[in-house]
Amino acid sequence: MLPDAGSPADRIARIAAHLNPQMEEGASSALRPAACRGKGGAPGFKVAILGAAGGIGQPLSMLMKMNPLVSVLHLYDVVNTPGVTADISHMDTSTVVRGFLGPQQLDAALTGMDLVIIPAGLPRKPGMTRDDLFNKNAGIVRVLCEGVARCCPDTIVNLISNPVNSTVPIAAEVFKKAGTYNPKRLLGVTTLDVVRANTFVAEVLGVDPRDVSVPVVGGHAGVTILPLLSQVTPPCSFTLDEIKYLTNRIQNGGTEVVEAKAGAGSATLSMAFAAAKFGDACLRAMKGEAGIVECSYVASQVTELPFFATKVRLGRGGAEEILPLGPLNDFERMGLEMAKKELNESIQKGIAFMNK
Ligand SMILES: NC(=O)C1=CN([C@@H]2O[C@H](COP(=O)(O)OP(=O)(O)OC[C@H]3O[C@@H](n4cnc5c(N)ncnc54)[C@H](O)[C@@H]3O)[C@@H](O)[C@H]2O)C=CC1
Ligand SMILES: O=C([O-])CC(=O)C(=O)O
Repeated sequence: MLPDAGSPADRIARIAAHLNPQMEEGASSALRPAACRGKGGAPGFKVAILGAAGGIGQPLSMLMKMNPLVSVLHLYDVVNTPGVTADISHMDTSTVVRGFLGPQQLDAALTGMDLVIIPAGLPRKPGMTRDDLFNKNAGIVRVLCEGVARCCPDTIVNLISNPVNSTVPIAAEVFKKAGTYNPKRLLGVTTLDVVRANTFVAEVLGVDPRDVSVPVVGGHAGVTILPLLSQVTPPCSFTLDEIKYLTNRIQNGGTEVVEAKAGAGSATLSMAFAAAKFGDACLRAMKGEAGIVECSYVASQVTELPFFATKVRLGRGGAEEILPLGPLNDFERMGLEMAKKELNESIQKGIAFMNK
């Protein structure tokens, strides 16, 4: 229902401000888009993207605007969301898009959200490790997750910001402190490792990457990225040279892009693709679709470490079941030991950040 108090111009301004806070000031046309008769938006999920104006955030926002399961899309960043929101809102899909700018609008961006996707934070430059991003990104993730705990404690969080191996433990500590922690609802996004593994394996096998599925376990940095090439479907075998080449390429896929971009950032387009794929899997599972299994970095008892990426079965409440590693060959067992050592340090660093 349209509010009926005040002049038509007042009504239009109020509705416009509600639909898109950035429209409140500076919108010049007499009839603002939000004053049109339909409320817009089919039934569906409410999704927020935090860091929506960034290299990942922009194409991810576009892809989520194209997802028919998303009825409302909130785009939050500390810069440039009015422009990104205006641009994406012109796409003729049913999703209603609203923009939110700066910390004063964080709570409004988060209230009522079913899924919050977080690609906020600094990307790497050549010569940096993901861990070199810790000092900047730990604080950003902390503040954003405090907002989640305050405004949408039951939401499912897809965390992309690096170093994922540490930011997921940071987010868990934030939620524990706030008394809202549900480990099933906090998912570190490692889908890009799977996307890359499928692509590189398909290249070696000479098949369509869409027909290949490679489990990638462990974490999301260097040796913690552990592709299980013995468990590829459809079943296939590799020579030792192929295994070494593929493992190295998958573990260093991020660095390959960082170096190719030569200072202009890290993977953004393939990451947006991967995040949209993972977000869609979460939404389908939240809607009740059965049998959805994706790799994700989550609270886990598969190893002695408190967080580990494996296949997880997604459901209405997030990561409903953490699936076991399955049989590993000698090469993978060796890789697992190396992965666990580095991963443990990154997890402890994240936890220590929140408890100092
Ligand atoms: N999990 C994964 O597989 C991957 C993770 N990443 C990580 O994703 C993050 C983002 O990468 P890009 O989009 O390329 O970086 P970018 O610099 O292009 O965009 C980051 C965005 O975050 C925003 N931001 C900064 N502080 C914020 C805050 N407090 N609240 C909200 N937004 C804030 C910036 O304004 C910017 O628009 C990086 O940490 C990167 O390392 C990148 C690729 C793959
Ligand atoms: O390598 C980076 O810094 C970004 C990232 O996580 C990836 O592309 O896998």
